[in-house]
Amino acid sequence: MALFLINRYLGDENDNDGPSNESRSKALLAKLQEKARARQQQKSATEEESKSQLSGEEVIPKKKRKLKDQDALGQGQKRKKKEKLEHKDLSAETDTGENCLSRKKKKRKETKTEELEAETSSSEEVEKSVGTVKKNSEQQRVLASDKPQDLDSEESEEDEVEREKNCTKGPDGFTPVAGSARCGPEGYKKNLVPVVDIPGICPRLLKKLETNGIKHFFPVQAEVIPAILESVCHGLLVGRGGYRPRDICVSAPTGSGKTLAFVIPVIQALSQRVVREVRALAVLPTKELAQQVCKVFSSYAEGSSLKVVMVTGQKSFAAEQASLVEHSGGRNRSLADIVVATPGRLVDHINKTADFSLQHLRFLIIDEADRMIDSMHQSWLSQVVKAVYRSRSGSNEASIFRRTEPGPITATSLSQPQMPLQKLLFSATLTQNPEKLQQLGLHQPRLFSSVHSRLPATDSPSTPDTSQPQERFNFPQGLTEYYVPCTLSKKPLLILHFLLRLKFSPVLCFTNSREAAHRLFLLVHLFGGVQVAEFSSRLSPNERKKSLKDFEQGKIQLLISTDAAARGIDIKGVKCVVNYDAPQFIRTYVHRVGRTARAGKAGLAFTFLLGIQEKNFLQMVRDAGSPGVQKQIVKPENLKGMEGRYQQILLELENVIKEERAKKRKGLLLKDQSTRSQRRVASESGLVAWNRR
Ligand SMILES: Nc1ncnc2c1ncn2[C@@H]1O[C@H](COP(=O)(O)OP(=O)(O)OP(=O)(O)O)[C@@H](O)[C@H]1O
Repeated sequence: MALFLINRYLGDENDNDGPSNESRSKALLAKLQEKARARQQQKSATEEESKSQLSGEEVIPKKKRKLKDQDALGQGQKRKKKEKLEHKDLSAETDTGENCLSRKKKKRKETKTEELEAETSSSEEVEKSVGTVKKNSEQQRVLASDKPQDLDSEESEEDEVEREKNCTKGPDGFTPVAGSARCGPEGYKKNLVPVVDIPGICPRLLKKLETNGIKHFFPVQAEVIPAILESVCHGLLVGRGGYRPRDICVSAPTGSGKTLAFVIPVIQALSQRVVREVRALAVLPTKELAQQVCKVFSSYAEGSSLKVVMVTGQKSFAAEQASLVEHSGGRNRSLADIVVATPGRLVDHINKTADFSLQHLRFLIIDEADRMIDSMHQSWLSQVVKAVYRSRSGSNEASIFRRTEPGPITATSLSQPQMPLQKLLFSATLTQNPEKLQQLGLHQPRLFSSVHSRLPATDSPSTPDTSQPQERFNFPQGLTEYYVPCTLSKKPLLILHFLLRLKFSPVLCFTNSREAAHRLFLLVHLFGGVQVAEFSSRLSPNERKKSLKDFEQGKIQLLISTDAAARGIDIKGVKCVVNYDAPQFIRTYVHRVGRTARAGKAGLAFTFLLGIQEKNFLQMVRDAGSPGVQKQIVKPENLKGMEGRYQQILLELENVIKEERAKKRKGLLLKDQSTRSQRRVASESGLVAWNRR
């Protein structure tokens, strides 16, 4: 209120003996105008002065000049500015969507300014970076020496310079992951960090890593493991300096080793715990992924007292309950230190398993985070957070490590140390959309990323909405992408040609629906000569598990799948991915092709494209930052030899499908009859019971 009492506008005037109101306001206006003029003059004088100081540096754009001026400011002012920035960072947590949007707009403006700056920067610098990129692209050429014609040659160098810039220069708060530009397996090896060079890992874990054949950490692991370990350097109960640790978001390519990047530091941090409580919770979108992560956790927890429990609905609810808590000696005890779960089953346990407690949760790991954000409508996260801050019955509220839901930072909120909850987010296609990220309630998130959003070229005619920044992702370094122009009727012959003639194996093939996957499976099976299996929600979890296992063990040459196997699944030795149906979304493409070229290995990805799909697909992939999808033509004469048998198989296929449908109808009919008769029996027995009464 004091601000409103400043008498500046009234000046010397006195209410009693001054001029009338009208003349006073005129005088006031004149005075203000005079002041404004004076300020303007002063400002232009300062600018002139700084121009003369920076003689010979005329090319420095306005923003840089401003920065230089600021450099000349005193230390005290700088400190004030830093404090302001930190404050801004802290308040980010409570930002509204609107604030996020306005910041987003501001960021876009800044990006534009940066681009302008880059244009005017010295040619020497540009030459240097072109040199580096040339080296990288040469390595890539070695990898794909048998490539057919390169459709993307026009955009190559400039785009690669741009990509390189994106890889090495992250926006504020982003830590670039080294060695992210695609440069083939050789380039990948250069960025490995010896395991022993990362401090804070106990001898047991080091031994385990060695046993598992891991001598070096991948770049993402070398960056993220120390960051997580640093946040627990004062133990699990308080963050560094008593402050809540920053949440961590990691966006790194498929197959770059994100799983170990959280498994190792979490196991290391929890190995110091005394009492067993659930202190780490990993949430994954599917049962298969949860199983995979649980396996890695269990492998590294082996030999310690840590217990890993999986709750995905694979076992009965009662069996899962029994693995989570036990009742002994008049009290309930947690049987798990680390829980790996799918969101639906987790919420069921939060609500229905008495004494399943998340009140000691220290790490919440959200893998495939962008997909998990999309499933946020199930409100699983808010239920987890509620369970974390739920007050314990009979708990001592005065306990020094009490837990209260974090709110705005005030002197009072900082007076008591808080047992922190730290969120760790991982994805190959992590969204940088602030509105989406806001749903996760992140605390001063620290982002580890090799690429970041970039505005699409405004003059690009095929970009429909220029207001939305095009998200760019990093592709595995050993991946070579191709597209194969084809017609609808030739697609099945193409996949057979890949396996029977070109001898590609093992091949993971994606369709856009489970019906398409099943039909193609039947067709290849009837054609013969290829060991084939399918993977989709048509199959039971156990059947799916068997398909994956057989494929991994080399019993299956071709696995035909829906997008159920597109994300996160780590199948060793997949040499080739085929997009039998072109994916509709770029994220789907990134994850599908990411099933090959994992862990620095080389791999091939082919996308079958109908004429009508070509333009949009290539544009979509190029906009997302792919180094280029090359055209691979399969000549019609190469397919001729298989056509006769194929036509015959098509007839057989129709019959098989008809039979399957008839069986299904019969099965449904029988099921329906048995339910009806069960109901009849129930109602009759009810009637008898009623009559007896
Ligand atoms: N340091 C390492 N040295 C050798 N192999 C490793 C290392 N780290 C991870 N791997 C292997 O690399 C493969 C890919 O790892 P992981 O599944 O964690 O990748 P990811 O980044 O999570 O991929 P996606 O985004 O597809 O889920 C796994 O088979 C894993 O065993």
